[in-house]
Amino acid sequence: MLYDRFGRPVTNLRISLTQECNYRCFFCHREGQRFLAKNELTPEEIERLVRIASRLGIRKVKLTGGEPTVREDILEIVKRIKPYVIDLSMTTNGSRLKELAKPLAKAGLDRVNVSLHSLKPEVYKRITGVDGLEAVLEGIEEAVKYLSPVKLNMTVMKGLNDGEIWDMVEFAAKTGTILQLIELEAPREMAETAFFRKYFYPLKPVEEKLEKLAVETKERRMHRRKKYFIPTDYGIAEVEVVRAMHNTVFCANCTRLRVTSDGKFKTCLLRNNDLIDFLSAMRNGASDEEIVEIFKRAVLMREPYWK
Ligand SMILES: Nc1nc2c(ncn2[C@@H]2O[C@H](COP(=O)(O)OP(=O)(O)OP(=O)(O)O)[C@@H](O)[C@H]2O)c(=O)[nH]1
Ligand SMILES: C[S@@+](CC[C@H](N)C(=O)[O-])C[C@H]1O[C@@H](n2cnc3c(N)ncnc32)[C@H](O)[C@@H]1O
Ligand code: SF4
Ligand code: SF4
Repeated sequence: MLYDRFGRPVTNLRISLTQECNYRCFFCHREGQRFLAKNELTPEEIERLVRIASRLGIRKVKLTGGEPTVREDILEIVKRIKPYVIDLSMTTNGSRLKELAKPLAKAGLDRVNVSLHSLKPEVYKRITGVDGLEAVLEGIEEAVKYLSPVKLNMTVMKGLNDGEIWDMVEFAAKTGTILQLIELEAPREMAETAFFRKYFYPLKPVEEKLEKLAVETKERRMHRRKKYFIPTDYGIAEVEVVRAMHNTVFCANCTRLRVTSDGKFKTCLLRNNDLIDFLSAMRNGASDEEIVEIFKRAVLMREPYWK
């Protein structure tokens, strides 16, 4: 296993498959990819990367984007990388899950996170730019049949969906899903803007309330995120809180290396100037050993953002 200069093991890869998206969420951080890149990794290149990474102790891969399901070769990608990975998951806006949940599971996807920022059609549309709530709810219903667990990502924003947190907790219990409450995040310089201040909704008070209500609490290795088990009318809801902003504990326990859709390692969501190109080397005939060296260089560049 590889460790960075801060003693953090690198155990998972977060691969952005594309920058394309069929949604227009106004707050989207685009996984830190700042420039539009058309040049996408092919399924063969993704497989090769994951195979090499598995030799270095990577056992978990998260597929993200943009919207990963807009890639027409998404099933092939999943099929190719599953043999090297124990935990293969995807984060999706859910718009294509109704038709894809079963084939994705068959191809080897273990679990899925579905973004669901509101249960109200008009609020959902304001946040995502698309009148798509119904399709996503159908997608979630289908996903729970084939993938486990299904997590719901709710990015909480002041004045938009902050009044729906407890409805969402109940919805998670009712549907047998896990709720992830995500605090809005941005790099330092953006966090000072009027835009960010307008929508930032601190989740600390919510977390304190969850702590009081919980019948059980657990802590994850990654980011030391807390999970709360909350009794509801529909049974116990599992609620995880993702609070990255100014959180030194979160960064000290960051175990993932990112991969951009155009074939670069990215060491941190919020940093810029932290890209290391591996695709050019791959396309110029580099050996596996040479790719391993590039991988190791990227790991050594990793640094906690909040410290
Ligand atoms: N700053 C920061 N935010 C993260 C990181 N990982 C996840 N997040 C935030 O949490 C959101 C949801 O992440 P997901 O794509 O659902 O994946 P995850 O929750 O990290 O992974 P799993 O719980 O293992 O499925 C991301 O879009 C970010 O806003 C991270 O390493 N750093
Ligand atoms: C960038 S999206 C990519 C995957 C997919 N398109 C989706 O929306 O689920 C990954 C996750 O990041 C969340 N997200 C995007 N921008 C964010 C921000 N500024 N702060 C917190 N979470 C954000 C989204 O809500 C989503 O759950
Ligand atoms: S669906 Fe995902 S990638 Fe697309 S705009 Fe929304 S958060 Fe960003
Ligand atoms: S170092 Fe911190 S901000 Fe950067 S990716 Fe890891 S957890 Fe996120």
